[in-house]
Amino acid sequence: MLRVAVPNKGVLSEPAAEMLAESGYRQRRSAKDLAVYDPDNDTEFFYLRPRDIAVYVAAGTLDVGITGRDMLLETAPADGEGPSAVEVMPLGFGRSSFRFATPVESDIQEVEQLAGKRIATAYPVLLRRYLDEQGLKADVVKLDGAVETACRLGVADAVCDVVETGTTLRAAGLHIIGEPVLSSEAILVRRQGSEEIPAVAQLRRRLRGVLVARQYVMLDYDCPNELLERATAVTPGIEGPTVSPLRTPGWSAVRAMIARTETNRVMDELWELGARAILVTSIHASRI
Ligand SMILES: Nc1ncnc2c1ncn2[C@@H]1O[C@H](COP(=O)(O)OP(=O)(O)OP(=O)(O)O)[C@@H](O)[C@H]1O
Ligand SMILES: O=P(O)(O)OC[C@H]1O[C@H](OP(=O)(O)OP(=O)(O)O)[C@H](O)[C@@H]1O
Ligand SMILES: [Mg+2]
Repeated sequence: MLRVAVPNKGVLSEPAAEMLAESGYRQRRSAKDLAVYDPDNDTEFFYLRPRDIAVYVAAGTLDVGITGRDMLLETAPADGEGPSAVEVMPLGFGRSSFRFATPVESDIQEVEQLAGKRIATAYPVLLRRYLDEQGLKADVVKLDGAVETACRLGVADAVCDVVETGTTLRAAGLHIIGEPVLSSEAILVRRQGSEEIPAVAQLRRRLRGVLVARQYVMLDYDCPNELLERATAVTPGIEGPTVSPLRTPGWSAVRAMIARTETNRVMDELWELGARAILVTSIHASRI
């Protein structure tokens, strides 16, 4: 049986369950359920705090889990101090970055100026590691959440926190300084050194199938044969585009996958070239 950890709360919870459901796995009906068994796939899902997921997976209690990259790195034991979990694949949601911020009126405008200051964070391990790498000595103030308020309340001179849209920072009168400490997103994790069992390989293929279906669309168009070289260079597809003859002499039909974000640029380019009947359709599922 495969045992999978899924975030039970927070921003990663819903998209993680959605991606698993799209991958054909049964998910819990109520947010209060702690676990659910999917008999069709002989898989049990455990709903846990994202901060704890890598710990369970590292211990080998669960085969794989979904958590944030920042959470994995925060909970990873120091070198040689017990088993750890490793990233298997990024899942394309829950993107955020981990950044320094200071009050807009503060004198601290560069990371170097953080030396000797108090920095509040809910990710003390990540922050300490980064400060050490940069050779910066500063006091780390560990908080549980709502870190942005720490400066106003006088317990810190700066914060290091998760930023997505920046709305929370702005609302707290803070602004970003320096480069991102880390770029994070939801990831699949497994125990370091563990051999991949077939059920995990299948889960990975299914998740990748969902990612591809989300990131790509199917493009069809008709093209005069003399333009085929140039048109297929715009739409090279994965292995290569399908080209089939049309009943009208001198024309071919072309079919290729393209990145969803490129859709309109590619359609414009093909139209300019002389392609016609350009159609875009969604991909519902895939194995690539
Ligand atoms: N806008 C966002 N806000 C918070 N976390 C985000 C955001 N976008 C992505 N994440 C990711 O979600 C994970 C944090 O999850 P969550 O906020 O549920 O945990 P927590 O902050 O420890 O718990 P809680 O917020 O319930 O106290 C991290 O991996 C983080 O990078
Ligand atoms: O850049 P934004 O789009 O504003 O998102 C980032 C905010 O969201 C998270 O808070 P969360 O809701 O998880 O609360 P917490 O700080 O208590 O963890 C994070 O800690 C930031 O505060
Ligand atoms: Mg949070």
